[in-house]
Amino acid sequence: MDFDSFVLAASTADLADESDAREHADCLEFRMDLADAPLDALASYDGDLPILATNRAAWEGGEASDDRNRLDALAAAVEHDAVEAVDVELETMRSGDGQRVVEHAREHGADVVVSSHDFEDTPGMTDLQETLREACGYGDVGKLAVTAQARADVLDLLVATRAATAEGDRVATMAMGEPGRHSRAVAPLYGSRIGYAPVDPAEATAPGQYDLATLRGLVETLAGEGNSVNTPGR
Ligand SMILES: O=C1C[C@@](O)(C(=O)O)C[C@@H](O)[C@@H]1O
Repeated sequence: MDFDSFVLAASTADLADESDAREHADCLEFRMDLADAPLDALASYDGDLPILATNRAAWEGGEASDDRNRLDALAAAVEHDAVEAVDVELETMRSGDGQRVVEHAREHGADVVVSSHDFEDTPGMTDLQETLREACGYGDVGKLAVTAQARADVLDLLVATRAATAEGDRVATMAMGEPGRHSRAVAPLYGSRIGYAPVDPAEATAPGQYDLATLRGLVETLAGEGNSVNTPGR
């Protein structure tokens, strides 16, 4: 997947959403942990959008409870041509368990997004920067989703996003929750490479998400015509 510029992912548990997502999304984030038979769905997928496969652990806010099965399914997912990227939690990389998924992804030409979530609040600047740096050390993109308690929490996240990008790291950042909502539209201007949005707002996969068409419109409007979304500092 081309993470050199902003990628808008339509988050879904249902690959049949592809036809509705196609107009605005660059890829589908397939939340395997929220789907009934995810590997069967991948086997019969014939959509145009490439897939970023996520099988989120219950201990990281998802619904996949057995870690071994979860990682087996993720490794099997990258064998499908449509799966061009895979999401592995930073914690899974730290424990060593994620290495086999990453190696399998590499063998099949899939990129790796290493993600970390804070469902309580927004850590301080040093923490934000260290987490992003560590995640980038493991994968092609280091992703950090925090929770904003106040709108101003987003300021630190943007500074960390901009700093990582200026150092040459590829990051994806967002602040969950209502006060952090605007981060989803603004962070891409400071280098964030991935935005997540549901096709249908009733099916949001995180608090504070905009629907797909709205996020696409906001990001493009804020970037301004003729400007690349990922030219931080312009
Ligand atoms: O990790 C992320 C980011 C996210 O939590 C969000 O805040 O948009 C949504 C999830 O589907 C995705 O896996």
